[in-house]
Amino acid sequence: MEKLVELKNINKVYANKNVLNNISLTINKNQILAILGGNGTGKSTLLRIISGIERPSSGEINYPNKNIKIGYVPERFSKNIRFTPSEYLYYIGMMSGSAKDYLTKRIDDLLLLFELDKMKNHRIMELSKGNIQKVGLIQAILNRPNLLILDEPLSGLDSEAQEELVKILVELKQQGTTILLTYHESNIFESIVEDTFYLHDGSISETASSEKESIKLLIVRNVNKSIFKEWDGIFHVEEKGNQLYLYVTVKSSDVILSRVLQLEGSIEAVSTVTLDDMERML
Ligand SMILES: Nc1ncnc2c1ncn2[C@@H]1O[C@H](COP(=O)(O)OP(=O)(O)OP(=O)(O)O)[C@@H](O)[C@H]1O
Repeated sequence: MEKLVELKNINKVYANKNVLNNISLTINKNQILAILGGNGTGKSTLLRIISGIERPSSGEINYPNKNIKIGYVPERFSKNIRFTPSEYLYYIGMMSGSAKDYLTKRIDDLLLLFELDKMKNHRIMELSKGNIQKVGLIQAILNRPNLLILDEPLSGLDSEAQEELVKILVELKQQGTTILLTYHESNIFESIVEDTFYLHDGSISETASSEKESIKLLIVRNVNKSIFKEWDGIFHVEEKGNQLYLYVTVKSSDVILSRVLQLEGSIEAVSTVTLDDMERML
């Protein structure tokens, strides 16, 4: 498999807060990948680092193809742009060196595809949130990127536009684009995402696609919360009264349970939950 991006031991610290902690990750060509995690876990930060608009505090990021084109759609696209979508997209395209005729046609095609053709002479600042978000998407795919990065792209889109977006992403993938995105709740992306990375407490773990929905919730007692910091396979630990709620991967749950017993802890309950359940409970 051809490597597109390789992250090695990436750390990001904001004002003494360690947001990303030793992240190593390889993104291969022609995949649709998701990065999931609760609020404030550093998903946007990681996406900005991969897209090259933010630098890590330490660590290495390599792009084996030096001519890689990366399109990035931020969570909230700037809403105060005084240009019309056509003007704005034209400037963006010119800056990346596209030829004039090609660009004019490509912009018209994309405005039509996203049903923004009727809005093309309105200023971006006058458009609805969903339509502004679409302009953000178009600017990212304008020059046919090898890697398209989307930060919560569904926010602000109605269900029709969401379905349209999914179709477009599948098409882009078929044309060879790698797609990396993040989303919050369980949604239509689940049907197209091939691999998922989970961010938790600054670290990343990969759960096989078949397991991505299943997480074990272990409720234990008489063990100290701090011991779990070093253990593998744990997404989250929460203290509720004298109980600890451990959210763990299916694969590691047996090992974790037997270690808890060895430490003379007691097991109160074991159940299977989905990522959604976990996010709701946190
Ligand atoms: N420029 C910045 N300066 C200081 N702190 C920042 C900056 N950007 C992000 N942070 C902090 O880093 C942490 C991770 O933020 P980030 O936006 O990457 O998380 P997220 O997982 O995308 O969150 P959400 O799901 O809420 O969008 C948060 O605590 C945030 O406050």
